[in-house]
Amino acid sequence: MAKEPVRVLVTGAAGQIGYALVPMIARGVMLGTDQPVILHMLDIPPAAEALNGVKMELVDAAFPLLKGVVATTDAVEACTGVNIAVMVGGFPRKEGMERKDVMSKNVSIYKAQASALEQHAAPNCKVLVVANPANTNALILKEFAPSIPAKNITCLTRLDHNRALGQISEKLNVQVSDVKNVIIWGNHSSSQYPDVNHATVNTAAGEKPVRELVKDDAWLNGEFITTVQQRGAAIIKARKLSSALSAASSACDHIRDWVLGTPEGTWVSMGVYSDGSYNVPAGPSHTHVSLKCFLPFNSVLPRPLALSE
Ligand SMILES: NC(=O)C1=CN([C@@H]2O[C@H](COP(=O)(O)OP(=O)(O)OC[C@H]3O[C@@H](n4cnc5c(N)ncnc54)[C@H](O)[C@@H]3O)[C@@H](O)[C@H]2O)C=CC1
Ligand SMILES: O=C([O-])CC(=O)C(=O)O
Repeated sequence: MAKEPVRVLVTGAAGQIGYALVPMIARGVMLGTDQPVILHMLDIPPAAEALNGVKMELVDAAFPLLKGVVATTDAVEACTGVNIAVMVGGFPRKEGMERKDVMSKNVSIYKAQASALEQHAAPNCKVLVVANPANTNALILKEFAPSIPAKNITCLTRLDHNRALGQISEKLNVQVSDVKNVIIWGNHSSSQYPDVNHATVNTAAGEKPVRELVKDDAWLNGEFITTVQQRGAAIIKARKLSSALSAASSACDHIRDWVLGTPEGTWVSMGVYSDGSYNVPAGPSHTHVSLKCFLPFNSVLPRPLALSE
């Protein structure tokens, strides 16, 4: 029997991540190639015409899994009945800025959209915040949508995780699919800590620790870390626009692994509200007033959650 369609919200859908992301969702990259979807796309009135253009292209692409498209500038209509919400809407930073520099513009968006989601999304809606500063926006959304379980509100650190896998694969000249179990600790910001201490590579002689194969602790403790921390800025410098295809792909990875699970023995990174696991203090710290107070909005996901969980 055919599966019931899952409703997936993408906010900021007329933007560059949205343009890369919606076709991936419609092709089954996010939820599987046997899972029909209905796309809900939200943007703001100045982008309404562009949003309608994206809707026209989705129709023109004739995706077999795509069972409907809602394209709207009304947050309530966009949020109604959604099972998955990918929150991309907001403003990207420009060259020379840190991600926290877009905080004043973007945080207010997440306050406003929290209540639309809380009141109109399907029960147990899973939320992924992509817009920067991602950890802070996720925390704001959690605070202003208290009836959504905290474990259902997450933010994207999977792009950093995938960047770390990519750097190791290039350094060792191995397939990226053979590298696993890096961890991203901390904010999705230049203060994050990409951790390879448990990471392994699948070799002809079995699984080997990354540190043993790289044999270059100076690189692993120095250039590797700064490259991952600064990769977003490097992309902005090169493209004059922030990363989009890798962000969209990582957002699909994040939701797919959350809903469908990771392969046995593999874990991935996602920003979650800390419950005290991994020796990270529970909840946001009240002793810091800087961005550090959001540090606990971070962790790794060692187990899948069912869509209904
Ligand atoms: N967490 C991560 O790993 C990454 C996060 N980002 C962040 O994602 C966000 C989006 O990036 P891009 O798509 O490149 O930006 P963009 O500017 O191309 O698109 C953003 C879209 O959001 C829309 N928007 C603005 N306010 C909105 C609101 N209140 N409701 C709904 N839509 C709204 C804009 O009209 C625009 O269409 C940025 O904040 C960027 O910094 C980008 C890359 C990676
Ligand atoms: O760096 C930025 O502003 C966009 C982003 O979050 C990333 O590429 O990781």
